[in-house]
Amino acid sequence: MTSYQSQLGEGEGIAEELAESQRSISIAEFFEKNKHMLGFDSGARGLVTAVKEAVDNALDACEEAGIAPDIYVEIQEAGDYYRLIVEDNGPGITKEQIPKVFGKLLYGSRFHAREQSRGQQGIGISAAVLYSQLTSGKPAKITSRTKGGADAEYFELIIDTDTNEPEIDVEETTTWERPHGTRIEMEMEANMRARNQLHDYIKDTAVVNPHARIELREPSEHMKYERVTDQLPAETEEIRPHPHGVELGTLIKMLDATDSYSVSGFLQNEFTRVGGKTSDSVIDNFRDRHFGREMSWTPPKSHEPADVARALDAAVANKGAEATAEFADRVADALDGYDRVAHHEFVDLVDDVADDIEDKHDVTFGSTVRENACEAGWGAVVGAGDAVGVDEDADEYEQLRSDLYAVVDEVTTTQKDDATVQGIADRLAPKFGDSDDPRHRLTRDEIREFVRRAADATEEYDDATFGETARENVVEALWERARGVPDDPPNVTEIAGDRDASSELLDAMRETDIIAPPTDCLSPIESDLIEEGLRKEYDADFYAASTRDASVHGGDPFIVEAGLAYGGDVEAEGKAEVMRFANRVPLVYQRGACATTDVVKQINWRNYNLDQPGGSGIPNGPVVIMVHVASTNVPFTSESKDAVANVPELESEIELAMREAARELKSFLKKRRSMQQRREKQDKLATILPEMAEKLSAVTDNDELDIDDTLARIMNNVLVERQRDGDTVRLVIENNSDRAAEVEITDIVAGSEPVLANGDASVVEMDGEWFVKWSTSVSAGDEAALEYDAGADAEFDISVEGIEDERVTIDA
Ligand SMILES: Nc1ncnc2c1ncn2[C@@H]1O[C@H](COP(=O)(O)OP(=O)(O)OP(=O)(O)O)[C@@H](O)[C@H]1O
Repeated sequence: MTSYQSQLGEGEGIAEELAESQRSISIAEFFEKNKHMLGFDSGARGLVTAVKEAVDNALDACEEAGIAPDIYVEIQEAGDYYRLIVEDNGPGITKEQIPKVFGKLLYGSRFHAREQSRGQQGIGISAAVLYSQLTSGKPAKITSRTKGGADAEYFELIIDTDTNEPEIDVEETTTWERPHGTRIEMEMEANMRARNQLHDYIKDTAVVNPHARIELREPSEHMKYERVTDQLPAETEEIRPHPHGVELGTLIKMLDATDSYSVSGFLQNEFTRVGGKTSDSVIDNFRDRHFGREMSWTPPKSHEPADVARALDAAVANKGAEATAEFADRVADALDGYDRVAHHEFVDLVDDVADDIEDKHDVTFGSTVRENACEAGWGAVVGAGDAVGVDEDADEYEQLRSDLYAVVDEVTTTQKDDATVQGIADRLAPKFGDSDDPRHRLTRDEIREFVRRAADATEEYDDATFGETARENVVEALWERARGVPDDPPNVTEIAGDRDASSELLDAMRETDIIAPPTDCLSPIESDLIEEGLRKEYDADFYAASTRDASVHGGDPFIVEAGLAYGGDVEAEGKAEVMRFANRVPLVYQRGACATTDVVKQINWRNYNLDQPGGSGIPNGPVVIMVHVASTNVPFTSESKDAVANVPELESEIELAMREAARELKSFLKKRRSMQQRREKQDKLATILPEMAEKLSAVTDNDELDIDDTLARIMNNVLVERQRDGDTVRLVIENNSDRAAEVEITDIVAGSEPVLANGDASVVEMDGEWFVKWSTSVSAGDEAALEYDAGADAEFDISVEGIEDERVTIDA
């Protein structure tokens, strides 16, 4: 403000002077100044971001073309700059597209596609080109060969930031040894200070993309990740938008663009998950908003002051006494069968009876006659004071009053005294009765306004209270009582031209229950591959993974997956490592701004037996926590796609996925703890028992106790014991525990061939040794035995599987 004041003259003409300095800004100019928004805020980070953009594109392109990705990344020192080269074996890019893909921001194939892909905005690679030209002044060099193409195309280009259009320096045909694929070479001001992040990005990309071969050669290191599987991620399907996910502007654009004439056709053709039934529900909801509903009333009974037959009779002239009387009586009789009637139902009834009377009496009930009859009859139904058929001395809208009294009474608590209920009903009745629309067609908001005014007046004049809940209950009860109208909705063009109607349609879509979008547009990693990926990277004691069912945020489906690795070689000092992924892309920066990190911090990890000082924050210890969010539209906090935004639906799924994996960790740790305690106890017993046994035998003069036997009993262990009687070998399993034990024994016998005497086992000879294999189940408290003969020279080496080491005592 101050600066303008000092520059500009006083008074008039300031706007004109300002106007001279106002001009539009091209998107390229904008990002030139705001590089940080795209992840190019420093040389170190810029290099990582450029690698990430190029590799993500390469993976996307290969997968789309069904090609197992083969990606080569090289970083070279080039004088004052660094040269980045990324090559892929993807489908290549056509000659016409190359300049736009690399030389124009916001140009891409994925922005409009509702399909899971790494790229979303069409900014990534052109932003890298922009960054490189800005810092080194050199053009990007692109080589691309399409599948089946005889030659490759070669371009050198920069982005004209004024126009956001490519400026081509060199364009020629060239040879390239790759049969298809794309190569980009850029020079930029950079440094290798973010080497760790770069390595993490490459390593983590390999973990979640086991179908890709990725090689990185940088000035001081060379890393190569081989393909683990030829299986490409399941192909994803593009989906139409979900009705719960569009904004008003998008809806209006879609209404303008559609070929459908009717709303029903529009809904079914343009949206996913909308069939005939769902579109009917949406249209019903739309009608409620657009036309309102018609209030229904209890028709007057014979003892009440209104006489519908008399009103109808008086309204019909010149149709003959007999036909008129029958018409009036039949409508009144039919009305008796109605609990409640709305205006359009009454009109239908009058029409039906009039048609019958026309046939029977050979008279014509034209539209004017019918309209008059409807008007008079409806006046009597609602007890209007001036209506024919309503007793002159009856209170006006007596009929509505008693009806409304019943409604208000039913939905208010007994704390409201009769006078208050009556007060509300008395004040509501004339609002309906005198409303501009004699059909009593009202929107929910109009009903709410009636109730508000009636309740305010009752509070003011009757010294009563009628709070928000009571008011809302009455509104709801009245809305429920009102009937949806049968009018046809406006067609698509009419709605498109009417902002209010479009907004009503949007509200109707959002209010209708519609099943979640299909998930074949998503490609989660799946829990077994997550576990495998973690296993490949971390030599841990325990792994767990979970993949949640799909959910929706803003109309886009998403799936959250979580994985945990614990113990073993995982770094035990300090905080757990949190690995974040979105659409199979590792998120390297902005850990603290990510919803994933927030959720990890909020979980009480102590509940899962992990160390968490203060009960919140990232847990301590040898843990790796991995989270993957897959969506057709991952909500990132910025264009640099480093952090997932705090969307509540997402956060809740992230939490559930992590808790699922953490529950498994908890039972592992619990078991491990109890095994440790067991081991400690056994160690103590193993020291004490022999001493006790020795003393006992000295005192009693008896043979020494069988320690193993005693130990197994005290510890409730499964005891595996070898007994020998001459050539007979007896293996005995004694189950001292309180549950059945599935035991697999392998007894390797050397020196003498074992011959089975009884029991269900097998003997296999290998290199002069015999493997006696015995699998059996022993119930709690039971025993099982296997007998075989072996010579006196036989030597044995037994191993027991199926039970944890801490639960078994071997005396063999
Ligand atoms: N290596 C490649 N092979 C084939 N096509 C590519 C390659 N790189 C980019 N493209 C095409 O160029 C488009 C633009 O890529 P760009 O990185 O600018 O944006 P994006 O990947 O769509 O989205 P984002 O801005 O989120 O990265 C892509 O959508 C894709 O169609």
